Amino acid sequence: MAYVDLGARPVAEPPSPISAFEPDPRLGNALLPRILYATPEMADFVKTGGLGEVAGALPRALRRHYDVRVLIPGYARVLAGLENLTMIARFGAFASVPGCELGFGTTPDGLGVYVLVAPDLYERDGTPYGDARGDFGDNDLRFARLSRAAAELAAGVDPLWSADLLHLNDWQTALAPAYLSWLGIRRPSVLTIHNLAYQGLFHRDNLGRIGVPDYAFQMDGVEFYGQLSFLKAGIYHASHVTTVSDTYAREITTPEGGCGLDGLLRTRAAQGRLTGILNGIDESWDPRTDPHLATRFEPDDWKGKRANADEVRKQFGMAVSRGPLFAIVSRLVHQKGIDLSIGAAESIVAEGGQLVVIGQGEGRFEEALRDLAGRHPENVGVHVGFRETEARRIFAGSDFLLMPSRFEPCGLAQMYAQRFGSLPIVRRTGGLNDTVEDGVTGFTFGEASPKGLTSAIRRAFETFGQKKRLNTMRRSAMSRSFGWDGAALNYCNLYARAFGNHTARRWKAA
Ligand SMILES: Nc1ncnc2c1ncn2[C@@H]1O[C@H](COP(=O)(O)OP(=O)(O)O[C@H]2O[C@H](CO)[C@@H](O)[C@H](O)[C@H]2O)[C@@H](O)[C@H]1O
Repeated sequence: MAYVDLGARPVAEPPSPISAFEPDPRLGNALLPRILYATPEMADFVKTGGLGEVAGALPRALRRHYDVRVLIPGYARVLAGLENLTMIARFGAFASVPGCELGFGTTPDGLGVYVLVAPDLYERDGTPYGDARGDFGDNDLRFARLSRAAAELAAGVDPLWSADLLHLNDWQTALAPAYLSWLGIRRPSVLTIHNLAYQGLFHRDNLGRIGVPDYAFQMDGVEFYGQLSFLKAGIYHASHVTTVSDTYAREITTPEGGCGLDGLLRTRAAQGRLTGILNGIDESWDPRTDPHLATRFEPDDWKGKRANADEVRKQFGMAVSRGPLFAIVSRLVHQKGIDLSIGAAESIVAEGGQLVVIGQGEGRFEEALRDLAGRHPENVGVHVGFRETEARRIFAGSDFLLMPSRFEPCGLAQMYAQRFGSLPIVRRTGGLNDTVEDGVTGFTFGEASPKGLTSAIRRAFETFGQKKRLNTMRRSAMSRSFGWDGAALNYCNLYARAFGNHTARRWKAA
C-alpha cells in the first residue's frame, strides 16, 4: 500500500519497557484481532434511543473474542464521564474539517474508548445532533470528522493500536468505508444500519468541504437523487452491511421499505453482503435484580409486579385502579405510530384502562399527549422527556406496551417489556415480527391503521379479564431469551468472513 500522509501525529511516545510492567490499557490484547466500533452515541454517556443502548452493550459482548474499542465524539458528557482520559494524538485538518485531538480512556469495566476532542464541533447544548432550533447546520463536518477519524485509526494514528476492522453504525459514521477507499487504506469494514430512514443527506455543494472527491459523486458512489448521502456511501463502500433483524433485512430490499436505496441493497443481498442480526438486550434488564424498580419481582410474583404499577400510578398522579395499565416508552416520532396510539387512548380509558407515556420527539405528538393527559388526568400520565428509572418502572408496572410502529428495524422496548412481564401490542414489521409471538408473548396486527391497533387492544382487554391466560402469557414473555450471546456469535462469524478463516479458528478455540 502506498504511504498516505493523513496529517495525524502522535503526541505521546510509546511507553518505555519499564513502564510496560504496568500494562498500558492502550496496548490491549495482542493475541486478539482489533475491532474499532465507531458510534455517534453510547448509553454510558449519551443516548437518544436504541443505537446508544446497542453501542453500550454489543462492544462488551464482543470483548471475549476481540480487542474491541469504541470511537465516539467528545460531547461534554463523554469528557466528564471518562475519568482517565489522556490525549494521545492529533488529527490534522482536511478540506474544511478542523483538526482535533484524540483522547483515550477506559470505562470502569475496562472498555477502551477513543474520544475526538474538538470543543467547537462537539461540546454543545442539545442532543448529539441538534438543539431546539433543529439539526446543527454543520453536521456534515461533525460526522465527516468522526468517519475520517475511524479510517485514520485503521492507518495507525495511535502508535500502540490500530484497527484491523472497522464496525460502523448509521449514517454518522458511514463515510468511514469511503474514506478508507479514497485514502487507499485496505481494511475490512462492517456497516450496521439501525434505521434506514436517517440517511445523512446534504447539498452537493458540501462535497468539497468534507473532502469527497468529485468523481465519487455519481450513482455508483455517494450521490442520491442529486444530494450527497453519507449512508449510501457506507453501503456502497463497506465490505459488509448488516441491519438489526432478519425481517428488516428483507424489507429494506423492497421499494416499500428501501427508502430509495432498495436497488443497491438488493445488489448487496444478492452478493451475500447484507445480513440481518437481531439485537439483544443486556443483563441489567432483569426484574429480579433491577435496582431501579420500586419492588423487584419474578415470574408468578404478580403482587410484586402490581407494586410497581401502583408506584407508577402514584408518580404520574393517576388514580388507583385495578384495570389494565398500557404504556408507551418511545421516541415520539411518526415511525413509532404514536398518532395511532393517541387515537386509541380514548377507547382504552373508556373501557377502564389507563395509559402512561414517557418519551420525547416531535412537538405535535408531545402536545397531543399533554392534551390527552389534561383531559384524563386520572387515567393518562405523560412525561415528555426521558429518565431511565421511570422507563424501567413503567416496563415493570405496565400490563401492555403499545408499539404500533410503521416500520421497526429491530426495536428494543418490546424486548424490555417482555422481560418485565408487560405484553407488547405490536405491528408485524421488522424486528417486532421476529421477537413477539402473537397470542403467546404479546399481540400482533398487520394493518397500520386505527382499526388494526384497536382490534389488538381488544384482544389485550379480553386476556386481561382471564387471569390464568394472562399469567401464562406473562410467564412465556418473561422466559424469552433476548441476550447478546447469539448476536455476538453472529457478528463473530461475520467478522471472521471479513478477515478470512484465521479468526474463525481463534474464536472456536476460545
Ligand atoms: N428520548 C429518549 N432518550 C433516551 N432514550 C430513549 C428515549 N426514548 C426512548 N429511549 C430508549 O430507547 C429505547 C428505544 O429503542 P428502540 O430500539 O425501540 O428504538 P429507536 O428507534 O430509538 O432505535 C433504532 O435503533 C435500534 C437499535 O438498533 C433499533 O432497535 C430500532 O428499531 C431503531 O429504530 C427505549 O426502549 C428506551 O429505553
